[in-house]
Amino acid sequence: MNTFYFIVNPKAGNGKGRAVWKRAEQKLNTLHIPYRAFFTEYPGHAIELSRTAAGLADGEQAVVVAVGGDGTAHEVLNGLGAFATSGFGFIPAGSGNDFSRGFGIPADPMDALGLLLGIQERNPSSTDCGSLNLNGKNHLFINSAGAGFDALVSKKANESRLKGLFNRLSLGKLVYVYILLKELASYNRTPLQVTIDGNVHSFKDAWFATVSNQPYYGGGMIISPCARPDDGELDITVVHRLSKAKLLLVFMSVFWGKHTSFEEVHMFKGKEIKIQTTSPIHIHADGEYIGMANTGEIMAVPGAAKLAHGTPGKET
Ligand SMILES: Nc1ncnc2c1ncn2[C@@H]1O[C@H](COP(=O)(O)OP(=O)(O)OP(=O)(O)O)[C@@H](O)[C@H]1O
Repeated sequence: MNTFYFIVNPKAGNGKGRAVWKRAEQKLNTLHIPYRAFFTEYPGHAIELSRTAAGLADGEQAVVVAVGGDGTAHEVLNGLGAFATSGFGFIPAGSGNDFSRGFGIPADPMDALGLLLGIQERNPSSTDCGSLNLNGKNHLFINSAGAGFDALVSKKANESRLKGLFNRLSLGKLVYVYILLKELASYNRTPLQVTIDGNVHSFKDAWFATVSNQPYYGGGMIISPCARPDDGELDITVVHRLSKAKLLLVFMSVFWGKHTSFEEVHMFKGKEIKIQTTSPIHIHADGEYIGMANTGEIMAVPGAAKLAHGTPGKET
């Protein structure tokens, strides 16, 4: 039987993390399932806690479960590291929850826990991740990484006090829309070069470049409709040249994945991606702000994580 280690972000989803954990704890106790729980106390803490959990599990089949949003999943993934022996589980309790959406994990937290417990005797399935190297530091991502306007929107949304207010009104996803509209007026497009498996693509005035492992980002937008987390490749979306008014039109169409038919939207697939700009631009990984840089190097890492929910890849 697997041993479960839960890494709970009580602040995720404006307190939903704590509430979800209370229900999960009750269910685990009722079913007499052995587990240990750790609570994050600050940003980045889930990286340390998941390493601690994986260390404690030495020799046993462990499942380290992130309870929170995409940021918590991102931190646990990075704590476990590429090719970790521990399984990686997720109970959604955030505002965006693109990870559960893209990986077939139930949106209802108790259903996600039920699925995790129900398949505990099975081997976890493997899934691809991306690895972003920025200024010499590697960041694994499971959903997407991006450079430019979308990274700025992630940063501002995470910093915004309005995120809490929108969450309280169960409108958490709309914070990205609000920030996008607000930042659009002052954002300047930049020249951007993307090199994909040795092929160079230059854009004179790019809004952003996003590299996706699965279709969803920003709380349900289908940015990369053809991305598959088990195909060994990453999908690249570059949006350039659009006027601000047309960007809004394209933005609305992303919710249906229809933006790909606009000539200013370019889609590529590849394994090794280099994004270069003349002046530093904002970078995110899984919606977590990483910093500013002129160059970001990204690689597909096939089978990097072992998904304890058993979806979507091959058995390990
Ligand atoms: N105890 C804590 N206090 C404050 N921030 C925390 C704490 N623990 C973790 N964090 C930070 O909270 C941030 C948000 O977490 P997370 O992304 O999981 O939730 P969310 O933003 O509500 O969901 P989503 O990313 O799905 O929209 C992360 O950047 C994480 O580092």
